[in-house]
Amino acid sequence: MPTRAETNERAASLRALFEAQGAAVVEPPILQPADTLLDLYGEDIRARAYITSDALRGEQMLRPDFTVPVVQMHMAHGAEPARYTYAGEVFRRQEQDPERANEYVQVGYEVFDRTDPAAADAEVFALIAEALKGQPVTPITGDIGILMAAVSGLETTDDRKAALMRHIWRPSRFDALLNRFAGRTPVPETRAALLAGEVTTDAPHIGLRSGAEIDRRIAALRADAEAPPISAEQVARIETLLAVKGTLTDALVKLQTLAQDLPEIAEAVARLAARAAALAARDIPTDALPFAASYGRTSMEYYDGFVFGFQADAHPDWPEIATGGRYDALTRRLGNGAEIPAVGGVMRPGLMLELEADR
Ligand SMILES: N[C@@H](Cc1c[nH]c[nH+]1)C(=O)O
Repeated sequence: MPTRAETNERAASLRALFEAQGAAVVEPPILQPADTLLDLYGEDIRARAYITSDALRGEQMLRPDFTVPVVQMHMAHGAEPARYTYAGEVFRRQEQDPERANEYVQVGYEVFDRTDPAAADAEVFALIAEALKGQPVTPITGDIGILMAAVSGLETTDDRKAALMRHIWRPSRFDALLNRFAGRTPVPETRAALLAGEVTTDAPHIGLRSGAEIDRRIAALRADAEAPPISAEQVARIETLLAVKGTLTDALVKLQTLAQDLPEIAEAVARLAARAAALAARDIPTDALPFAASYGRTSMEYYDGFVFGFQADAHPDWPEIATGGRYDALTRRLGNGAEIPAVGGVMRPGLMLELEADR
């Protein structure tokens, strides 16, 4: 294990690399407001944040990442375009694997630039790939925007689309919902009874939900039961899409073909094509770069476009050495009416040093 000093030293030299690209150094506080910011992260990180409270400031969390505070800071007073870099600890509780660090150093780079999003995606990826050059790691890329476009293009009720959209981040829940909406799995017995009116809700009220909430939920379930199933053809297209995997070059061809039957993904696929060209322009061999349409579904829920990661070849059980992605919608949520396309990524100097010590 590298010492803290060694890790910090590597972090400083990686941050210097990003500074040399014109990024401004930022140092968001370790304590962040939990109540307003925590829901931007998604279920996994929410469950793993260290939360504490303060009589004056209310709920506070130890920062689980830098992206959210950096976006907040940029949207409050950043001039654009802007590039930022940072190095410091993030904190996430580990519930399953005690071997995984609950506190570790990240070095990151974030780009807020509306001129050419594809070029910005490629810039972030290429800089991180360059910083990892020579390390035994393999990249993987994906695109959450294509999935989102496919879901929002489904011919079904808005409630069903919203439910699928929420569960993009929980692949097995997503599959179960899709099967249910397609009428491929039977409605659970208890729900069938509820819908048939066989269960009354005049039992003593002991739960957290109010009576009105329960009634609303039952009405929503009834409306859902009356909606026609999503067609087998549409479900098959989503499944074909999710299974797309291969080199970026090959995956792009498959997705372009699929877009002929699924016009709603055409724009997102065109963005992928532009990104592939921008990556090639930065000397990334796209005919060898892995792409998987389902990659990125278990990471930060603020991603809505390009996603990428680098995995240590000899340690498939380790967390990724570097990860990142595009988060345009997050800037809107924190922007008070403003928004700007944004993308970034982080590296883990501690894991990089461990990898080097391996050899
Ligand atoms: N903040 C993300 C990484 C990232 C930076 N910029 C975009 N994504 C994480 O901690 O996983």
